[in-house]
Amino acid sequence: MSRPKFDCIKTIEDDDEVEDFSDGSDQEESYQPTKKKQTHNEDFSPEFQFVSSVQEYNHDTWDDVAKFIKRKANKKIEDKISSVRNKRLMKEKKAGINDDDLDNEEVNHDDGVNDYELSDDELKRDDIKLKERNLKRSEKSQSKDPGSNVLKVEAEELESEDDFFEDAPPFDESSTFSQMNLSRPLVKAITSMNFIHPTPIQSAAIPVALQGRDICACAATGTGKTAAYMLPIIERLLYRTSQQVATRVLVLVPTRELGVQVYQVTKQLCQFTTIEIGLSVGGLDLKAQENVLRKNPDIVIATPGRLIDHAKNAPSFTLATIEVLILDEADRMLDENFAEQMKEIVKQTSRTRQTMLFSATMTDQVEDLVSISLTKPVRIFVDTNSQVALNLRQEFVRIRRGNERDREAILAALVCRTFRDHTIVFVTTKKLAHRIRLLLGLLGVKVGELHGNLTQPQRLESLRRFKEEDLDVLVATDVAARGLDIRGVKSVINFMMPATLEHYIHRVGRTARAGRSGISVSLAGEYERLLVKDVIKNATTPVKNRIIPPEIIDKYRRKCQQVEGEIKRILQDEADEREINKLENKANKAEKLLFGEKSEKRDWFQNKQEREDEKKKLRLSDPKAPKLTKAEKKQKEKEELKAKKKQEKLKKQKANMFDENTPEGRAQKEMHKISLLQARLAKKKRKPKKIATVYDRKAHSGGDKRKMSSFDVDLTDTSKRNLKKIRHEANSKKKMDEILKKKMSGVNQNTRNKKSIDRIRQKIQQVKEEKDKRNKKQGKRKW
Ligand SMILES: Nc1ncnc2c1ncn2[C@@H]1O[C@H](COP(=O)(O)OP(=O)(O)OP(=O)(O)O)[C@@H](O)[C@H]1O
Repeated sequence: MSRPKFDCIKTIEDDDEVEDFSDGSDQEESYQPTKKKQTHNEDFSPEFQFVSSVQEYNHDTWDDVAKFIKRKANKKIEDKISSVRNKRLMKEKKAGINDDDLDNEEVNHDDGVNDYELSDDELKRDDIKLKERNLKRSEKSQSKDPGSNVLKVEAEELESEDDFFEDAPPFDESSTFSQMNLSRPLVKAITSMNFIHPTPIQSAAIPVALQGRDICACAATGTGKTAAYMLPIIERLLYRTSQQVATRVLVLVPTRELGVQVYQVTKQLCQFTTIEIGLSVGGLDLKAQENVLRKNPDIVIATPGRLIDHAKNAPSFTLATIEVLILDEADRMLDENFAEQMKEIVKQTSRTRQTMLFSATMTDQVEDLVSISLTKPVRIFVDTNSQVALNLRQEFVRIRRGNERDREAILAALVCRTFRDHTIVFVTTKKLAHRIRLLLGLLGVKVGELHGNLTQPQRLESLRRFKEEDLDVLVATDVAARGLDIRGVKSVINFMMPATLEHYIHRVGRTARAGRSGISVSLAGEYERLLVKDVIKNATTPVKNRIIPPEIIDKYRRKCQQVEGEIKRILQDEADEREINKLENKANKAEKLLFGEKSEKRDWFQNKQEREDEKKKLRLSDPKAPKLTKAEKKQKEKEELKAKKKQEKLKKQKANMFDENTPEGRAQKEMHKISLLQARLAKKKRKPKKIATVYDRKAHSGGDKRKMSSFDVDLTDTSKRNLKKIRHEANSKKKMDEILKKKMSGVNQNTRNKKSIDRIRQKIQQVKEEKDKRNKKQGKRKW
């Protein structure tokens, strides 16, 4: 009798070898094309908490920021994209087009936005291969094992800097917040933010910072550096209360968005205290900021330029009372672009202040740090400068020589098929960011943009909508690369490799934050291979190579070509609008002048010449150049002007070298720009540092020689001579005003101004008519 065949499951013996099925294949699956967008279907969010009051329920940290935003962001461009796209879809429907290329099932939402669904052929899987490290033996022996990523305060290379740095005291990696003896309001805030254990950088930095020591700290992106410096500051403010109302803490950040974010985190950490916080970043309402700063909040979070503006123009706000100075993204804050502004700020703060520097790519070159005048700083390097988060999966898509034209199609294929939501796409230039936004938007992706060509309200609105999952994809320049903490970002795509490894680390650090997993996919052409090699060399987990099937790239190439005309028309329309706005502003300004209205003049710490000089310095001129006489200077200026004109001509020629009408030309132009930046950075590195000129010794040597503002001098100096001087200045100013008024009301001036306004208005009319004509020609399009 034959026995039925059963697949029996046998018991596993202790020494049996068991095949490992948990090799991350689940994760692998989530990085392949899917029909549906992945949505959170957890029944209950582990982060959910009951709130204790209506006030708490209604509290939104964006509300705190709203008071600094004067005008609402306009959503014109979004309307344009959806109008163009909807019209195309309607047209195709009417024509009954059943092309394979257009067979995506469109899903119409209530809000009128079209979403897209993938056709079956687009679900073809990408091929994923392991990228082998190609290390020399010597490099292999140096490469770090993953375990070495665990907290370690670096001892290497310390000998040469012994005099400058001090070793961090030993600390317990498994320490808890309760062992840190933080005050009750802080513990309550930490608990409400779901912080259970301190992260390694917090365990290492908080006890040292509480002692009032200067710190120079480096830890990977997303490991909680903000709380690492904010918690000890707040604790010190609570513990050492001051009798006078004064701003005691200053946090400097390189970008406006990061400023807003640090402000929001600080607000949350201070929610059970009476500590006041101020925000002073560019692009937001000056008057609203002034009103807040006038009250001298305990902590001010600022970008350098706007802070100096307030310090110069808001009479009651001073930096002289700053006791703690923090530089977030310190290596960026200390680079040449901020050098003059930093010098100005440091000079005005208290001499006995505590200074803390934090970044994921921190410099430990003493000469780079001297400008900030640290006093025996403690060096806390939890991770080395070149490490990405441990739970980040890094992938590359190779663009072969001659295939540069496919970059946009590859990006579209990645975003539309696989990385459909919670994705940030990094590009190099503002112009390209806008173009990619249009491209993806016209393909049906819910996409926003973030770069310097937008107004600040627009920038913050994009960020808010992406954070609140109203947008699936955010296309950004490096303005979003540092410090931004957006919960739930699953993937980062580099449309092009950035200029340096540091830039790369910050960009990919927008995902895989606070212990979560994430993926970065970078498109890398032939010229970008060097940087890819560096990334692989520094990686502690395997790096993958993604190969997209050629037929998919073909399909997306056709899709991109299909919307090319629409992109061009939208860009042209925007250019017209910009021209009209520019002319209208000009006309308004001339009108104001005609009626004798003057715009408010604000003081700056540099005069025009000094500003020019700084710009020149940033152009990497030779610091060792000998001093020139007046005649030589004039001659040199003439030559420089000539050279500048020649350079501009060359630049124009070069710009025309790349045909921006083709994807290939556009990619080449972007790469050209990256190579220019790389050359500039390399030159900067080679340039000898001028320590003595950066270090403000005067302000830090005996006796307080800090410059007082003229406002202070006028108020405090009551000598006869000073009073006479003030009276004289007031009288001559009055006279000048009268002469100016007379001139302004002069008939000649009036007619000249009127004529120029008429000319501008005529031009506006002309541009508008041309725009209408073009629109009529293209089928009476109205956005
Ligand atoms: N102790 C903690 N426990 C849990 N989550 C934490 C803890 N500390 C910070 N976080 C969370 O980790 C995330 C990243 O923090 P943060 O933005 O400060 O990182 P970062 O190190 O400054 O990153 P970057 O280098 O990109 O600026 C935030 O969402 C924060 O709320």
